[in-house]
Formats: sequence, C-alpha cells, structure tokens
Amino acid sequence: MKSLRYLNKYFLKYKWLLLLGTLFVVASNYFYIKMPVFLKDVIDSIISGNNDVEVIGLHIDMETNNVVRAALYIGVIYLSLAVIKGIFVFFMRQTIIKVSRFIEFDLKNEIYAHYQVLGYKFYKKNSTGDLMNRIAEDVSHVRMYLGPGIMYNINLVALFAMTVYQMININAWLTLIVLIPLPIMSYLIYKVSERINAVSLQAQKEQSGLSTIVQETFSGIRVVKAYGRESEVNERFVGSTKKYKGKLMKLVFINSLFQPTIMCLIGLSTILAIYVGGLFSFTGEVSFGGIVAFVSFVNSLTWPFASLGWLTSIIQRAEASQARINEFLHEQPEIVNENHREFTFRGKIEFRNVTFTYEGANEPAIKNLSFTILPGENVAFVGRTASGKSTILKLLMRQVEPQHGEILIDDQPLDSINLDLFRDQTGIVPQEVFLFSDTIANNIRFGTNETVSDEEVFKVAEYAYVRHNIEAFDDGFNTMLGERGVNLSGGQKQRVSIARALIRKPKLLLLDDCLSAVDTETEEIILKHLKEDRNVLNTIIVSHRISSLRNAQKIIVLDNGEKVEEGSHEQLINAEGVYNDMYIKQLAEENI
Ligand SMILES: Nc1ncnc2c1ncn2[C@@H]1O[C@H](COP(=O)(O)OP(=O)(O)OP(=O)(O)O)[C@@H](O)[C@H]1O
Repeated sequence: MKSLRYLNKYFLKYKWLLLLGTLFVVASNYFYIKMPVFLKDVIDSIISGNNDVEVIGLHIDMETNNVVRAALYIGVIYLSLAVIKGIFVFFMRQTIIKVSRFIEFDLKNEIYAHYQVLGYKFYKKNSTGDLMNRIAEDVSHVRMYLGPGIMYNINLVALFAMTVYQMININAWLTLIVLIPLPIMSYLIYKVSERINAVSLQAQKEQSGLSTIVQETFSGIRVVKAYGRESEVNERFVGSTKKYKGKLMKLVFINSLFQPTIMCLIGLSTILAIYVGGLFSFTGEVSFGGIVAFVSFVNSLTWPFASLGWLTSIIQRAEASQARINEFLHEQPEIVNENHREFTFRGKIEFRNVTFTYEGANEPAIKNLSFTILPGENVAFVGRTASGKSTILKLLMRQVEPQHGEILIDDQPLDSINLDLFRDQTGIVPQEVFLFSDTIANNIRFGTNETVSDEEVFKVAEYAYVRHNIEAFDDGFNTMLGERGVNLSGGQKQRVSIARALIRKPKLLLLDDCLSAVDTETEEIILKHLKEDRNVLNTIIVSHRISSLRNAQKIIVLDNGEKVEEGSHEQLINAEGVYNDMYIKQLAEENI
C-alpha cells in the first residue's frame, strides 16, 4: 500500500465528493437491508395473525384492508425500497466513479507534464513503449482501484456492518454459522483471481507474439516469397497459435471450476440458514420470517464477499502500477533552470577547454575544445561523421553538461543564465526532422508559443524556400501530414523544419546538418535568405557539405572531437590541410 499513498493528495482534493459518495453508499445499503427486514415483518405478522405490520414508520392494517389491497400495499412498499436503493446506487456511482475518472485525468496530466521536464538522459534510458505503458496501462490499473476498488470496499464495509447488525438482531448464533462459508469463498476467489491474472498475462504475451509474427510476415512478404520460406513461416505461426490456444484452454478450465465452486459455497450458506434456522424455529428462537430474511441476507452478502478476492487482486495490481508510475514521477531532471532573471542574448558564445563524454562511452565526444563566436558572426562546424558536431549544439543548448571546461554566453557561464529565456531566443533545426500528424501550417506554428498570423507563416515558408511546394498541394498550408495525410520528401521536410525554427524569430539559429537532403541551388537560396534575416544575430551551421558553409565567417574543422583547423573558407583552402582535402574530394564527387 506504500506506493498508493501517493494518491492521498488527490483524495484530499476530492474529499467532499468522496464523502458524499460514502453517504450515498450507506443510504443505498440502508434501504437494501430494509427489504428483507420488511419481508420478515410481513411474513411474521401474517403467520402470527397480527394484523398490523410496521415498516419504516408505515403501518399496514390488514384488518381494514382486504387481502388484495394489503398485498398491493406490500408490493408497492417493497418496490419503493428497491427504487430508493437504486437511486442512491446511481448517485453513489455518479460521485465515486466520477472521482476516479477525475483522478485518472489529473494523474495522466501530472505524468505527462513531468515527462516534459525530464531531460535527455531519461529518454535515453527508457523506451517510448515503457513511457506510454505507464501513462496508459498503469494509470488504468490505478483507476480500477480508485473507482470500483474503493466503491466496492466502502460498500462491503457498510453492507456487512448493517446486515450483520440486522442478522444478530434476529439471532446471533445463526449469524455466526451462516457466515462461516463466506470468508472461505473470499479466499478461494482471491486465489483463483490471482491464477486467472497470471494466465491472462501469459495469454496476452502469446497473443502479442502472434501479432508480431503476422505483422513481420506481411510487411516482409516479398522477402518471404523471394526466398521461398512460406512453409517455415507457416510453421512458426502454427507453433505460436498452439501455445496461445494452450493458455486459453487453461483459462477456460479455471473459469469453469470457478463458477460452480462459488455457487456451492453460496448454496451451503443458504442451506445452513434454512436448516439451522429451521432447528432454531422449533425452540422459537427464530421466526419463520426470520429464516426468509436470513436467506435474503446471505444472498445480499454473496456478491460483496465474492468481490473481496477480486478487489484484493485489483489493489495489488494498482499497487504495482503506482510503484512504476512513482518511479518516473520521482525522477528528477538532471538540468534545472535556477535563474529566472531577465536575459537578452547579445550574440557572444565561448567554449573554454570543454571536454564531454557520454554516459557509458569509453572516449570523450568532445576533447578540450575552445572557440569564440562574436556577435553577428556566422560560424560553421565541419568534420567527418561522428566527429562531435551535433554534440557541440547539445552542449550549447545545455541538453548535456561538460565534465570539464566552461561554456560562456555573453561572458556569463551557461549554467548561470536563465536557460528558458536563452532557449526561447534560439531556433534549432535538428538533424532528424520530426513533423506531427497535423497540417503544415500547424507544424510551422509549433515553433512558437505566440499566436502568429497566416502571413507570418507564409513568410517564413518563403524564407525556407518551401512556400511554392506547399502551395502546390490542393489544401496548401492546410494539407495534413503523416498517417492521415500526405508525405513530404526529405528535402521538403527539412525546409518545413527550418520554417518552424524561423517563426520563433530566433536571435541564435542552429542548423544541424539540416540541408543534407536539398540540392545545392536550393541550399544557396535558403542560406541567402537566412543571411538577410534581421532578427538572427548568429547562425551556427553544422554540416558535412562544404557548399553549406563556405560563406560562414568562421569555419571550425573537427576530427574525433578535437578542433584541428579554424578560419575562413579561403584561409582554410590556403592552409591545404584537412578542410582543403575535404573540399577537393567533394568537388571531384560533384563533377562525376
Ligand atoms: N546519446 C549518445 N550516447 C552515447 N554516445 C553518443 C551519443 N550521441 C552521440 N554519441 C557519440 O558521440 C560521438 C559524436 O557524435 P555526434 O553526433 O556529435 O557526431 P556528428 O559529428 O554530429 O556526427 P554526424 O555527422 O554523423 O551527425 C560519436 O562517436 C557518437 O557515437
């Protein structure tokens, strides 16, 4: 129950609604219990010849009313008790189940918001599937505890207390004898629920294995056919269905045993009520109506007791799920913005002897790197693949922190400035473009929190040289992307991603190899537009392609995480070093 304590804050939030729900539970059970009591009174009055029956303050005088009228009265009262009970059950569900849905909503939002603040390390450690599972599956297990779990528990306590009180009023010994089978039934149901859960889980696993085989086979059907492996694939499928069938058969067997066992135990309680009640009636300790009421009480206690085992397994599952949720909720972001002062980026960036090694890596990705970028300067990083170019941008955005050295922004240490404001003034176009299944316009608008006019969206698309492509679609900027819409080419996606960064009106623009899929002519147009952008103070370009960066005022050449050359295009060509070699090679490739 330790991990479920986390939910106490939510119980406190909805305390009044929960309290009201509890009152409804008590009220519904009060009227439910009155039904057998009323029946007992009626039967005993008729048998004893007492013509005055009283129930909840109402008198039915059998003498003045004829039999038909009296029966009608009795029927109406009995029915009214059932209806009133039903109304309270309705309100009970409307309060307690609603609270469970409110908490489910709050909890999902809390987890989702927490996911947003967690950093790069967290996402590296945990798979997307796991993240999704905890916010969906685990929260729904917790919801089962919050809703049905709590409601049936309160109901059980209220009903048990009221019923036993009424039963003891009739006969204490008979109560004790009749109740003996019920805890046995609860224990059995608990054990069976546990077994059912375990086997269901195994069946679910087999089923997902089966789905994977089907999905893989049909997505790779060409390969299967080309290599003539149809019969092997078929055998694999049959083997997997056999296993799945085996689990299902087990489940059917357990379920088949379950129902008759419960019926037996209920039957035993009923027989005890009638047999022992009958014996007691000879000595006058229990009336005939009392026996009828007992049979009714036993029946009313059956479901709550039967559900006790089920409830225990719900609580256990919720406990395990909440523990998994808490594990993520207690996770702290490794980088926290502690400075909330104003910050306006003026354009100076400095790396001083920066060294950074990724967790689990043997070698540093960046080694003792120093450089300075002055306000208004456009700088490029070039180097072979895995030379550490993208890592520099991650360090600059403080997504990761160096183990040695210092990063200064406008002469202040990066970890002392307001990171949120610095990031707000930066536009980054990542190497891997991600577009949402939404309209193109909304994908561009995603870049900013501010509301921007259509004209601004068109303008940045023009700057990224993608407006004419977008307008060629029937729905223009309202064209849907992704599963429900069209797919853009690699180069178009990159340009939409640039438009998304530009809509932020960034002072610092970071382009991480984001022009790799566009031809050199288009690239030149985009770079020319970016140069004309008045908002941008500095542009940092990371690229393999010399054509993307030769106009940069400063080019830094990296090799294996180290700076090997620095200078303008001309200076580096004249130096006849690594850069010059790359340039010659790329020129040769272009001419082929
Ligand atoms: N998340 C990570 N965890 C561990 N190592 C990483 C991680 N990201 C990058 N690296 C390693 O750091 C080194 C530098 O990677 P980086 O992505 O900065 O190179 P790059 O120059 O941008 O490469 P490319 O041009 O191929 O994009 C590589 O050896 C890479 O394997």
